[in-house]
Amino acid sequence: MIKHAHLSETETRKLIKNAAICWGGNVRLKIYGTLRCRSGKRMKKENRIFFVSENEALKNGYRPCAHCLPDRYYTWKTMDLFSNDTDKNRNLLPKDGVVNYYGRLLLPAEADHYLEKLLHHINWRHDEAIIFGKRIITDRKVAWYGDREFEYTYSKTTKTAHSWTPELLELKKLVETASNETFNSCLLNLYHNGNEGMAWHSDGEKDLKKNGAIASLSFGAERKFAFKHKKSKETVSLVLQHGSLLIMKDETQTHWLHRLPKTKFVKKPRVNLTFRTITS
Ligand SMILES: O=C(O)CCC(=O)C(=O)O
Ligand SMILES: [Fe+2]
Repeated sequence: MIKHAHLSETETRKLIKNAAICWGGNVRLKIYGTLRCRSGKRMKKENRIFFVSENEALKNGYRPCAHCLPDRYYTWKTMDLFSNDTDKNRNLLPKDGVVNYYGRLLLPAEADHYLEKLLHHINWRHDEAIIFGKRIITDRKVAWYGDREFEYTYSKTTKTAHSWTPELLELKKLVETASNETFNSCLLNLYHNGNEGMAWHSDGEKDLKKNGAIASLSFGAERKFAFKHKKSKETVSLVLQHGSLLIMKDETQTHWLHRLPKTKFVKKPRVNLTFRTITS
């Protein structure tokens, strides 16, 4: 990076000729563009900065100019919209509850490490449910861990919690610190591929703390996750990334259903951890 103000006109021309200067930018607006850009040419010399590469501009926090680099500007703009979705203070629900998406809490390598541990060191079992009086065994596997041997009932089946593994305790701490909440148990789900999902439901079981936060940590294949309002039927959906955290709290479970839709496009496994607070 070199400021135009630090160069004479002869030096500038020479550096451009030698390809030591290839791009220009505006230090105040943090925008970069081509050396031929018309709006770039209009800026005051003291605001102009030069870069040898686009990478150098990007690395220093400059964004592409909408005039001379419209394609790159569009990509940057949509990336920006995407990152707004990971604004953890934004409520994804329009009413009657709070859902915050924190985005990736872990680096990809850290998330890979936990995915491996979870796949191999968890006491996975096929889930059982009683639906319309019939006993159903799911393809999806589940496991339940907690502070002590809680008994927990859902879909008319009762499970007893195992005690935390070292990895689960590390993840529980991470989630508690990020969300400023506390949890005493965790329900884990293993979806082997996109043929497995979870139908519309809410996590309003009576053993759960009323309106307590539920923290959902995802590993492995990215999957769509959706909410549907019980009365108005409005829906909200998002993609849960590898190593990402989603928090559902307040009245969410009373007014909204959620699900993990099946998809034929996903061939890889996904592990989801929902940290909860059991009161019984
Ligand atoms: O897999 C998920 O993301 C959600 C799991 C879920 O909703 C649940 O365990 O109650
Ligand atoms: Fe759920």
